Amino acid sequence: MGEVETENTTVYFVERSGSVDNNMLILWLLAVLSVLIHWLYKVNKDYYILSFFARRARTKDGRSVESLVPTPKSRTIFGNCFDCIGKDNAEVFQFFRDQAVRYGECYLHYTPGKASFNVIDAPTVENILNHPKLINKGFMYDFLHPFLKTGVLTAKEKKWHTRRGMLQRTFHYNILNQFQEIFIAESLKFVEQFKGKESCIVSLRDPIYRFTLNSICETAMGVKLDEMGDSGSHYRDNLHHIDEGFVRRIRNPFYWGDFWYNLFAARDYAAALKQVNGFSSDIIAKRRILLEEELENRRLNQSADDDIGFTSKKPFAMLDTLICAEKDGLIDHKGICEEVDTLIYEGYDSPFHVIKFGLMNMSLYPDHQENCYREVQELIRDDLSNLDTRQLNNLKNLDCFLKETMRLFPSGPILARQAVEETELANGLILPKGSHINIHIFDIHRNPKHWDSPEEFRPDRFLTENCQWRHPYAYIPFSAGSRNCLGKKFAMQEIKTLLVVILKHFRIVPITNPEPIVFQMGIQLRTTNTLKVKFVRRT
Ligand code: HEM
Repeated sequence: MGEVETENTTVYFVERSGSVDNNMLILWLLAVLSVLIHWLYKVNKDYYILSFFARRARTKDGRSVESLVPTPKSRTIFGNCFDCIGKDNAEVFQFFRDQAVRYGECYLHYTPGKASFNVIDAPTVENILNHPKLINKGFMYDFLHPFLKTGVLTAKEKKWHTRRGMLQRTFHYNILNQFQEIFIAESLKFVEQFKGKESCIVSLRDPIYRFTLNSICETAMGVKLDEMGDSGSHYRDNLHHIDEGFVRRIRNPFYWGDFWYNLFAARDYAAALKQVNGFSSDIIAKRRILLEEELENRRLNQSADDDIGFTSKKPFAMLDTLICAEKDGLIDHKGICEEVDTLIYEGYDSPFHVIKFGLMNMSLYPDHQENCYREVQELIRDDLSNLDTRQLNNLKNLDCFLKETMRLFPSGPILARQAVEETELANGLILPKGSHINIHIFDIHRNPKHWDSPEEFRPDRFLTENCQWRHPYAYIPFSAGSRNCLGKKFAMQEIKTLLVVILKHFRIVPITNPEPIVFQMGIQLRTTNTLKVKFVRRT
């Protein structure tokens, strides 16, 4: 910069070279910006950039995705990443319900780094659950790893295949038959709690949870919980805490990655996880000792044509199959822990919801309750001596009643799968690698396309003559395809046995002024309020 003095003023001048530099800089910036915009424009066709580079879905015939699948408007410019931020569990549940009602068959969301395809329509669900490329569970099941590790429920591909094959044997018809004695004993224990009372208000929570946990531990694990002090009730409390942590993670994309979750949230659940995993380890240790004793006894008392196997009279537990497989080198101790955690968790929580909503519906629909009761009185002796699996199968009214209960209140409201590679669906949608798929069972079961007056409780929908024209995937409380529920028969046998015993002792009536049910987002179908009914002793 220079300076020239005139009579009254001083004139400053700027060297031309500096001005040239600044202009060049602006030109450079403009060029970089236009290249960037061009690049973003090109990349944006493949990626939803603001949704943290989620790869976009496309269609087989090249038409726009929106013309095939609705893509709902999001709350922020970041795709649907923050649609659920600030909502509580009940609001998140309602959010997905509203989307299902609005978009009918399916819709596409963009969540951090991935497309998320949501399905409410039976034919598309059939396609997904039988798709060879969609065997793996959705990424949210990874949030269960600190609890279940990679047992059969959360395992991927090869490991899942091996474990599924191993466990399938433990659910054999012969083994289930042997459990009937235990289910009856636990059901009688359930009604014994109300001994001496003509009527009483029953919370549809703790007594049922006690029943399901005792039943799974004694049948599948071969261990009586009554002999393990308070650890069962601690398990129940801690499991609920872990469930809250799971939902906290789902709701907040900030916690989807392990790094931030481990840094800020994981410690809140560490103690609960330690107790829950310790509980299953104690069960395994106890069973190892019991099994050795039992095998020794059988060897000593064995007659010539007896077999020390599953055909012996005394029931073997499912856990025994795993311990025997360990001896053959097919699974190690860590693997047994994974499967025991998985089976206890599934066997404890899923049947709980069916019993809870089943008893609620018994109270709300006295005519249907009466139909079930009449049938039970007709087919099952009062001393329960013929309450076996064959006779349970003859209880058609109870069967329809429970199916309708599971239609309206499926234990698992949403299932999820993940595309391990680019996957084309039958409707022409191409999902990129890593896409997430949510199967909204709760809404499929209430989809008016498949169900007449879907909100009405009508067990006769499940009479054989009324099922013929229904799409088989319109009703999937146990999921379907290769990863369907392993414990379906076990659960129905257990639930029916308990309901038969309760019906024989009590009439179930509603409490006065019940609160409306508010559902919550969770691994299972939770309600914010604890439901209650009244038991009135039958004379
Ligand atoms: C009425 C009660 C039950 C219902 C409604 C139910 C429902 C389901 C559903 C929907 C799935 C699929 C989960 C998914 O794809 O994410 C599933 C899987 C599974 N269930 Fe159940 N379940 C019940 C009881 C049980 C019981 C009592 C056991 C064990 C004793 C059990 C063991 C399993 C296992 C091991 C899987 C994983 C299967 C796999 O991924 O290959 N379930 N269950």
